[in-house]
Amino acid sequence: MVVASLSAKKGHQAVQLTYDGEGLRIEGDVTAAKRPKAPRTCFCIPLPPPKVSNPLLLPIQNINLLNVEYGSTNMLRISALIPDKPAEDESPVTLYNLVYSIDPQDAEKATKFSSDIMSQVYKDVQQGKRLKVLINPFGGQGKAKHIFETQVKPVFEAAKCAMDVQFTERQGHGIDIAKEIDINAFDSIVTVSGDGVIHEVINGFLQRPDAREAIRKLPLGVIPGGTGNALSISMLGEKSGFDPQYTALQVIKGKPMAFDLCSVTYDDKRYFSFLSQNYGITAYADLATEHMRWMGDTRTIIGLLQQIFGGKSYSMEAAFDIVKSDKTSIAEDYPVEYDRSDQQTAIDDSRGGQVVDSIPPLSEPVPKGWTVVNDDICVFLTSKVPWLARGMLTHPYCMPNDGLIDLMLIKKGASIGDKLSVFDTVDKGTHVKSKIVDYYKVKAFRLTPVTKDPKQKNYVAIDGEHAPPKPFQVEVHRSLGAVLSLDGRYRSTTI
Ligand SMILES: Nc1ncnc2c1ncn2[C@@H]1O[C@H](COP(=O)(O)OP(=O)(O)OP(=O)(O)O)[C@@H](O)[C@H]1O
Repeated sequence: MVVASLSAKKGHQAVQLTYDGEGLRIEGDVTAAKRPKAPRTCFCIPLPPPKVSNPLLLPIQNINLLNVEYGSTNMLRISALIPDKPAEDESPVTLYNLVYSIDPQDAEKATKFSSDIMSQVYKDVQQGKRLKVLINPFGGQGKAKHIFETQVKPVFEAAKCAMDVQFTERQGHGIDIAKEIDINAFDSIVTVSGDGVIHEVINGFLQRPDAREAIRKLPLGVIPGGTGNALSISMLGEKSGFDPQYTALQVIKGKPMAFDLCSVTYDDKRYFSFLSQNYGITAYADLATEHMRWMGDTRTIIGLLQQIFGGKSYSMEAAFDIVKSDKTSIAEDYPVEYDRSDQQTAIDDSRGGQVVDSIPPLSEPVPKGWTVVNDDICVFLTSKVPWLARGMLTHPYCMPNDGLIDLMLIKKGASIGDKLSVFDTVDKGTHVKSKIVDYYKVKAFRLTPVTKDPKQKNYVAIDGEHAPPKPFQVEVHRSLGAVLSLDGRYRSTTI
């Protein structure tokens, strides 16, 4: 383990820097501590500001260090994203740019000190990535541009990343950009948007003649700039996945993680989905309440309650290639620790060419061995990510590249009380334990929405977007995509 120390100064004040191979401790920089928020008042009497710990007294971990460099002006510059509450899981992070003067006699020592640290900090990650940044100016109700400029750009600059920034100008622009991008000119394509632009980028890549190679060569960097941000939350958790600076750290320090994508066919269309396919009362709650967007998230709750109290159900003819159907064994198989090497191997497989489905086309009969379920259901919801939104841990056993789609199914006939309790417990994922919830892992499926009552409108949503309520089929392609990830898995869900 490397142990190095360096004496520096901030003004006249002596500062001691110590590096132990895993973290950098800075002692003596008393002005670096984050200032507490405005003092509080109580009945007009000002209260003393709350005590704030000095994060520099803790070693700044390698993962949090962005850049350490000694320059010609005898200055040592340190940039780091430091957790505000280091002991807390999913703590927000703050960007610190610290500058210390070094005695010119120690120039050689300072150069070695900084290069030793940098070689550890970027031990197996590329330093100074070349980023193609796509910003949806309308993402997150128009906040994405501001988020990028105030929170993300300074972090990428501190880490010496090269940025080529482009605003998406219309619906579908993300598809065209990904179709045309020079995959050798960048190390990652970063989206500052919701899941909509990510969906477009993935589909643009997969329309290219070199689809497989392109999508792996330019891993996605995901910055939450939308309203939902399901992929970001699923990778980092409900708080960190919504923290632009923490997700920027994931882009800088993340390694490519392979993740599965679903090939979806309906009519003469085919595209790739990385989130969900939805039919039944949850699709209704999302799509039929679009006109109530002004209400925010409340609109979907109102939609759901309408459907539950109205006893609504939907008919389907479906068939599944089921791999696992026992909830207990699915829960037992869910790994507490995840083996990253799996994903590295998958990423190294860089065959080019387009993605060909292995299941027969929709026009042909259901393959032998599939389970046919022609029934009335309340909820049919498949997903490749555990969280579909904050507070919606719908598929807690989802894995990024197990080659399987998780299906949650609630059939007709469940009581109103049981259905309400499912939606009451979905925030923690414990709804899957309810007797009315069936949970499967499938490789592929086919679904035909059946309209029994002409007055009832059937809704189908794929990755949150309307799809015609026509027959469609889905096949998962294992490890097809690549996304930059700090720890190489979806966030562990312990339920
Ligand atoms: N300049 C633009 N004008 C109009 N639409 C755009 C523009 N840029 C992107 N879009 C479209 O906006 C849609 C939604 O984008 P995105 O998911 O990024 O944001 P959001 O709606 O805030 O987030 P969420 O999907 O999480 O609700 C995408 O389908 C994309 O095609």
